Amino acid sequence: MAKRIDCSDVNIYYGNFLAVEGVTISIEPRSITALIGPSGCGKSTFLRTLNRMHEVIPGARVEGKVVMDGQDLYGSDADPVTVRRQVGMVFQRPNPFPTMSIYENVAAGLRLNGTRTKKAEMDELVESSLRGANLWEEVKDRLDRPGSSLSGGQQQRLCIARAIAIEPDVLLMDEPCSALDPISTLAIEDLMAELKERYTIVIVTHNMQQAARVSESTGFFNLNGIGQPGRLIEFNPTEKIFSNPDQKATEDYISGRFG
Ligand SMILES: Nc1ncnc2c1ncn2[C@@H]1O[C@H](COP(=O)(O)OP(=O)(O)OP(=O)(O)O)[C@@H](O)[C@H]1O
Repeated sequence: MAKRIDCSDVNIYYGNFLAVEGVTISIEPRSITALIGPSGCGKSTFLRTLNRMHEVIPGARVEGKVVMDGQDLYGSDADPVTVRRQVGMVFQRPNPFPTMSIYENVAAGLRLNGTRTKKAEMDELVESSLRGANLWEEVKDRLDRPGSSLSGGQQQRLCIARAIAIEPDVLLMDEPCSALDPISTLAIEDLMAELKERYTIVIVTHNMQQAARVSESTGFFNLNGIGQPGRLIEFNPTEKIFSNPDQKATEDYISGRFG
């Protein structure tokens, strides 16, 4: 549970295009790390390298090291499917399996994972995951309804329940609130604050107030121009990034002078 991730000199390509260059960063366990920066600077691309999702795109590849508690995620003995089990992901748009019931959506993670579980055990796991995602009270009487019958905010918490059901070590969140209203956003932020006790969380967000509210550390990505690779410009405690950043580019970005 809750492992640290150390990246050194990570370069990320789409075919010949170097999208992200030279990222070295240490992500601490049991904390929330926020990644911010202007559109196209490679935040989502970098996030997807942390669970080997980047390479599912034809021609995409990664150079450098990504090490999780000593385990090289790109080592010759690392299995991408196992890595994705250890490093769960929640996306921008809630993406429950629409025709599957609420119950089956949570169980799906476990079933896809090939875990054989008795009905009573599965009931317990589904309940504890839904409780963990602060959704149980709202859905306990309608577990057989389709996932798509829930509100957007509830669907996102359902996706979080599905992700935590398989007990990952790390949870990646790519703009998890950008499709949600302010109340649902606060519900997800409260949930993140609870989840960080048990997981390492990395969140990409365009919402700087959100980064300031939820995270302990913040990484600012930037790029020099179109066609140029994105780089990690500054990585520091969130409080420092938002009050006294080391780099002028960070200050310009957070004060809204560009980006
Ligand atoms: N599937 C892809 N194939 C080729 N290039 C891609 C692909 N996805 C992203 N890119 C390119 O990689 C660069 C980084 O994109 P990425 O989506 O990671 O940035 P981002 O910082 O997350 O942006 P945003 O904040 O707009 O989501 C961009 O130049 C983008 O056009």
